[in-house]
Amino acid sequence: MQPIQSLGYKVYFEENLDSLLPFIEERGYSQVLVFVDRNTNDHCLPVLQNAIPELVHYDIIEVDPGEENKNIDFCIGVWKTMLDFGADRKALLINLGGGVVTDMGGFAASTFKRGIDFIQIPTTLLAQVDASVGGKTGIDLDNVKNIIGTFTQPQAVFISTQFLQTLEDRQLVSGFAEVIKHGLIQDKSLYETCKSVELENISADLIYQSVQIKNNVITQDPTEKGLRKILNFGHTIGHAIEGYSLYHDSDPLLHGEAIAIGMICEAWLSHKLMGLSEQELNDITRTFLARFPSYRFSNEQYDVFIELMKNDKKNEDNKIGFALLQEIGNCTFNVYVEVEDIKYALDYYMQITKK
Ligand SMILES: NC(=O)c1ccc[n+]([C@@H]2O[C@H](COP(=O)([O-])OP(=O)(O)OC[C@H]3O[C@@H](n4cnc5c(N)ncnc54)[C@H](O)[C@@H]3O)[C@@H](O)[C@H]2O)c1
Ligand SMILES: O=C(O)C(=O)C[C@@H](O)[C@H](O)[C@H](O)COP(=O)(O)O
Ligand SMILES: [Zn+2]
Repeated sequence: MQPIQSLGYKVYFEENLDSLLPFIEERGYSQVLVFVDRNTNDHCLPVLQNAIPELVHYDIIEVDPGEENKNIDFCIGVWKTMLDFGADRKALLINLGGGVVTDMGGFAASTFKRGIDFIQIPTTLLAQVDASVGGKTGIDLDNVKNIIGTFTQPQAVFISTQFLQTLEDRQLVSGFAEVIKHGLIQDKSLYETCKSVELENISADLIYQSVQIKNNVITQDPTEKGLRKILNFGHTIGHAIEGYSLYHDSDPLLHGEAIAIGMICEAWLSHKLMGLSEQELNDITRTFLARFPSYRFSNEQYDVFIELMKNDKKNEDNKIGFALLQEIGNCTFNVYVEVEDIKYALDYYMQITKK
């Protein structure tokens, strides 16, 4: 598989990470630091070591896993550890993990000594198809998602499906939400393919196609002035529900699970406001409900959700911003929606998931 050319760096698709060692050696880094969470330390570092036994001189920075740790406290821990290891500006940070590690590691690297190089080695489906590419780095503040961050591109991304072998099924399904999203916003045939994919056998081809779609968007609009907002389909409502769940549920929703709910609600808004047909709305709803568990909430939570949506980065002039579908495969952005309609969209989700 040919590497995908992104914004000044390549996304390599290599089962054995063949280009990684030459890539590091050519650049003459003063030091290599590998950022992991506990699970990727246990499951993914051995895969990396096995693929590149020659890579022996590196230090490990480890954090606890989970979205609840994607915050400034853990980030301070990462910065302090980099200092303890004596990292200078020529150090390289390798982020080996899911989206939490690639987002927070990218942020830590982009701010440490005003920026050191970093490489993304995504180990979840979600991070392979989405989070590792495009240079959005960041952390959450309380329950507001990704509100502190930078646009900083990595030096390279290395994708190997080997890592997915140890990933839990629930995480695979969560990551698949972003693949379906890529189909919904730009590629109807990918969306149709998604309906029958067996996730335990997900192919590198499908991951490749998904990255191509994302890359095609971000290379046209690296810092989300316009078009890139379509990658946020499902996220205005999805992020609010994710942030809420993180603070209220003992087993919080995963990012992809929340975004799937957001996409159902925002498909309803697309039907009401943008001409998405009823038939396509029903199709989208069925597709998500076939794979994702229903989430229970009531209209008592609506105002909290709306308050969280008021922090969305797509908002302008105190209006809540959305990317919405005109049809499957065609998404538009800068749509500002009244609170009343957002509540109707949440009603729709409650109705269709009512037992
Ligand atoms: N920057 C972006 O463009 C972008 C895009 C999409 C999502 N995100 C962010 O990504 C995050 C979600 O990422 P995620 O779903 O990868 O979550 P995650 O990083 O929390 O990983 C999910 C879980 O899987 C474990 N894990 C990772 N790789 C494993 C492996 N190979 N085997 C076994 N366990 C493994 C992790 O330790 C964690 O417990 C969210 O914070 C979201 O906001 C960012
Ligand atoms: O890369 C993008 O742009 C995206 O919007 C991809 C999203 O899937 C991802 O969840 C991203 O982190 C959301 O960004 P945010 O700016 O809404 O925090
Ligand atoms: Zn997302």
